[in-house]
Amino acid sequence: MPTTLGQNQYGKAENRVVRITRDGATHHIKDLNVSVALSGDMEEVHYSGSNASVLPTDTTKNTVYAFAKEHGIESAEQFGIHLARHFVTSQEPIRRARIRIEEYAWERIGTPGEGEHSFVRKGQETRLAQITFDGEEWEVVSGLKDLTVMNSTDSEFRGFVKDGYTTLQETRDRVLATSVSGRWRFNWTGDGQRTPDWDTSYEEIRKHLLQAFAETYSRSLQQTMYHMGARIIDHRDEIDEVRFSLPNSHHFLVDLEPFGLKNDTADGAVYFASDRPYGLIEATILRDGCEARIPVDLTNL
Ligand SMILES: O=c1[nH]c(=O)c2[nH]c(=O)[nH]c2[nH]1
Repeated sequence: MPTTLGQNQYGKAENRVVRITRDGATHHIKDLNVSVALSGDMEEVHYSGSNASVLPTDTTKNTVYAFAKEHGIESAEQFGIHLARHFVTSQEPIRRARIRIEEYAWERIGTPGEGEHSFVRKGQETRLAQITFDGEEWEVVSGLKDLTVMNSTDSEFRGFVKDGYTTLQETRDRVLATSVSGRWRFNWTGDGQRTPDWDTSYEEIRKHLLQAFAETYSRSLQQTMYHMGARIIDHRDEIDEVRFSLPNSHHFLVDLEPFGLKNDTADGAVYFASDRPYGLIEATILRDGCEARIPVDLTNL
C-alpha cells in the first residue's frame, strides 16, 4: 500500500535544567523544563532508516545544559530563542525548531541579608485537615503537601556506609531540595479546652518548618527533617506529634567536560533535576511523653 510521511518532529522532551548563579552569598535560581522538537529534511530516517540527517535527541539535551552553563539563562524566551536559532542555523537538514519551556518560580525564604540560598517554590501548597470524633474525644491532624523547597548550598552528605555496591561520591556542597508532605497532631481533645486558632497555627507551623529548613546546615535530609519537626514542637504548644514524608529531589551536576566547560558549585552551576528514583526520607517527631498516632504511611491520611 503506497504511503507518504506526513508532519514529523523529534527531539528531547522535558529537560529539567536548574541553573544556580552565585553572587557572593546571594544565590539566584533559574529552573526550567525545556522540550526540543526539531523538523526538516527527515524523510530518509523514516523511509530507509538512514540517520545521516539526524542530530541525536541526546545531543539536543546536551545543548540545553551546555547553553545554560555557557550563556546563562536570562529569561525563558531569550534561552529558547538562542536554542532554536542554534539548531536551525547549525544543522542543514533542520528547518524548524520548536522550544517549549515551563519555568518554575522560586521565592526566597527568610529575611534578605542572611544566608540567601533558601527558596520555596511559588504557588500554593495544599493544606490538609483530618478531624475524628468518637462522641467523646476529638482528634485533629492538620498538614500540607506539595510545599517545594530548595537550599542551593549549606548541604553536604558524607561519612556514609560504603559497601561493594556504593558508587555515590561524598559531597560537601550539594543542592538539597524536597517537596514537603507533613502532618501534625493537635493535643486538643475537646472537653472545655481552649480551641486553637487553626489558621494562625497553620501559618506559624508553615513558617517554622520553612525557617528550620533554611537555617539548618544540613548533613543529611534526615537531620534537616528532624530539626523541622523539633522546631514545630518547641514553638507550638498545641502540637504533640509531627510526621514528615520528604522525597530527596536529586540535583545532579551535569558533566560538561566533553564540551570544554567546567561545571562546579564554586561559581554557580547547572544541574539536572531528576524526578525519579528519589530517596524517600520519613519520620515522626514527638513531644517527650506523647505517643505516636499519625499513620506511618501519609498517603492514608
Ligand atoms: O540526605 C540524604 N540522606 C540519605 O540517606 C541519602 N542517601 C543518598 O544516597 N543520598 C542521601 N542524602
